Amino acid sequence: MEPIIEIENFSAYYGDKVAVKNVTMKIFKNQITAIIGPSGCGKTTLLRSINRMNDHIPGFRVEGKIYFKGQDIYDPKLDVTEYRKKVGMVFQKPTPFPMSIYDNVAFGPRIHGTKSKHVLDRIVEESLKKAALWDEVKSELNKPGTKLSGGQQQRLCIARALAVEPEVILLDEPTSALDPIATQRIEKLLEELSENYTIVIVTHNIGQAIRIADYIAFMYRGELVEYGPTREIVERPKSKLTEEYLTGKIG
Ligand SMILES: Nc1ncnc2c1ncn2[C@@H]1O[C@H](COP(=O)(O)OP(=O)(O)OP(=O)(O)O)[C@@H](O)[C@H]1O
Repeated sequence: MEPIIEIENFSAYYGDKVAVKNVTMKIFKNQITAIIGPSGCGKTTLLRSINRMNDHIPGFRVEGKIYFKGQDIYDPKLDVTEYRKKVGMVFQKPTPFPMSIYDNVAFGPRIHGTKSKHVLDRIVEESLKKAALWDEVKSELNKPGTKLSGGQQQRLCIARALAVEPEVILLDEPTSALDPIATQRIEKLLEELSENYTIVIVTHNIGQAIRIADYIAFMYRGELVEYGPTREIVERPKSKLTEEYLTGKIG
């Protein structure tokens, strides 16, 4: 299995407070990796660190390394905007921009210099198709993105992330604000997307991790307690803590 992201002895701090402690793990290409664990255990901090998303928080600092395809992503010379084209992010709350469906999806490609209407039309259509939203919105691309249902908005955010042709998509609790049917659609979509993309998802929902993830990383109090193929983690957890978390004894 080919790693696309390698996290090595990585720690993250907010001031004096350590949020992620000495995590080492490889994220494999075209797999779905779920990061699970109780509230406050550092899942979001780890995920956002993979996208340099916490850089602007005063007092935030990191130790150790994260490599994307061998490149140190905390190298001061890294072009963060270019990097985020390759490693996109979808957030917990659907966050369409206050503009049309079309413009939401065309936003990234335009920023990166695509001007041709013809090319943008194609990118918008393809991205919405990949995000399983095209059929629902193709006749109303000028409608504001914010007028869609919650689940549609989240698929729009996924389409927006896909429009810049990323290799990795990071998702932070993408279904926690959605109803069960919308959740199911997103889960199915993520499984389809993992054929062509690497997916890393933070989720509170153990069932969701078991349903869709190829690999599960269980974090507890900032540490990576256990990491491996989903079946192994579920059927033969090595750590008592993992077992207790999966069976609802700690949460
Ligand atoms: N901006 C911040 N400033 C200071 N401390 C923070 C900040 N964000 C998170 N923390 C702290 O870092 C620790 C890890 O938080 P993080 O959000 O990464 O955990 P989590 O596992 O994603 O939690 P949840 O599941 O509740 O979202 C927590 O103790 C939290 O209070």
